[in-house]
Amino acid sequence: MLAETLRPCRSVLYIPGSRERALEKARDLPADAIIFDLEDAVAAEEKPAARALLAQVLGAHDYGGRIRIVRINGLDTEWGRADVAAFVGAGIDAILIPKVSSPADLDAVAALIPDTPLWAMMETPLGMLNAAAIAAHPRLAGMVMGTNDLAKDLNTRFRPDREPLLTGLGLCLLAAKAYGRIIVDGVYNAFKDEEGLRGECAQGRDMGFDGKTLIHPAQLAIANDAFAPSEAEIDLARRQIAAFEEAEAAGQGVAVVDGRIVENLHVVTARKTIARSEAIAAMAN
Ligand SMILES: CC(C)(COP(=O)(O)OP(=O)(O)OC[C@H]1O[C@@H](n2cnc3c(N)ncnc32)[C@H](O)[C@@H]1OP(=O)(O)O)[C@@H](O)C(=O)NCCC(=O)NCCSC(=O)C[C@H](O)C(=O)O
Ligand SMILES: [Mg+2]
Repeated sequence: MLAETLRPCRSVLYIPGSRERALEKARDLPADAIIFDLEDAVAAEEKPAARALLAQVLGAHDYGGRIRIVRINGLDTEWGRADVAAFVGAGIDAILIPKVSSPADLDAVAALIPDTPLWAMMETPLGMLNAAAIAAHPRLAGMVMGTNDLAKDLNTRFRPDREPLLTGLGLCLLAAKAYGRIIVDGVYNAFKDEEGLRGECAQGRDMGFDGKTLIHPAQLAIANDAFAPSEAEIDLARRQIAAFEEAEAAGQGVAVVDGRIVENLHVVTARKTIARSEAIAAMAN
């Protein structure tokens, strides 16, 4: 199955549901998607007020077409059920469930909120092992890597190359791609370190992630740039398509561009590159 969404998801910004000023500011920020967080970014004593604030803000503002995702607290907490109830029929784009370890975690939320697509935080060792079954869930639309929680549970050390996390990232990527789900990479905690973020975005893009979750507005431009097709990629895609069509017209199944073969499968990728760039350009208008 390859039903890949074309809605750009390069930059996915977390905003604590308790921060009124940040909620207001985000209406004008160049984020493709926003995760309105009720879970880890909100202190226990602030959770009911944050939930009420968020329900009111999302009822009043559509965020200009940005994908609106609410991260609830787990149903095993005292807040989870009320979080879901507050957004039934609210017209948000998705509910994001933390610490999903099996499809049963999705079933439990799906039963409480009909119609709204579900996204899963992939951040537990069991979630990594069950990634394929989670991705196959019929209500699942997207996966978000929770690399902080995963690193905690695995007792890894931070490394710029993220080697200790690569098995988990790869398992989730395989699962998401197999079932045509969106998948976005984890956050880069050092939000003032632009070079570090750029490196991690490049790694995530190379691996096949659709975008990156972010914690600060200063990170948006870097992610938007990293996960968009570059001018060189667009130019190559156009030339590959043209060369292949010319070869086909001459009765051949293979063309050569810049010394590399171009077959039908490369043209599929080239067309996706063009479609992505057009979808991004359309958002800017
Ligand atoms: C990290 C922060 C606490 C920094 O906040 P602050 O000190 O206020 O930053 P600035 O003064 O630089 O802010 C400048 C202006 O930008 C606005 N702002 C800040 N952050 C955001 C944001 N995330 N979204 C929108 N707007 C934001 C400020 O309001 C300032 O605006 P202005 O008043 O006009 O000047 C803070 O950035 C923050 O709280 N970030 C989000 C943290 C968060 O959500 N964490 C949870 C998600 S990460 C996670 O859980 C991943 C996963 O589960 C895992 O396991 O890995
Ligand atoms: Mg987490």
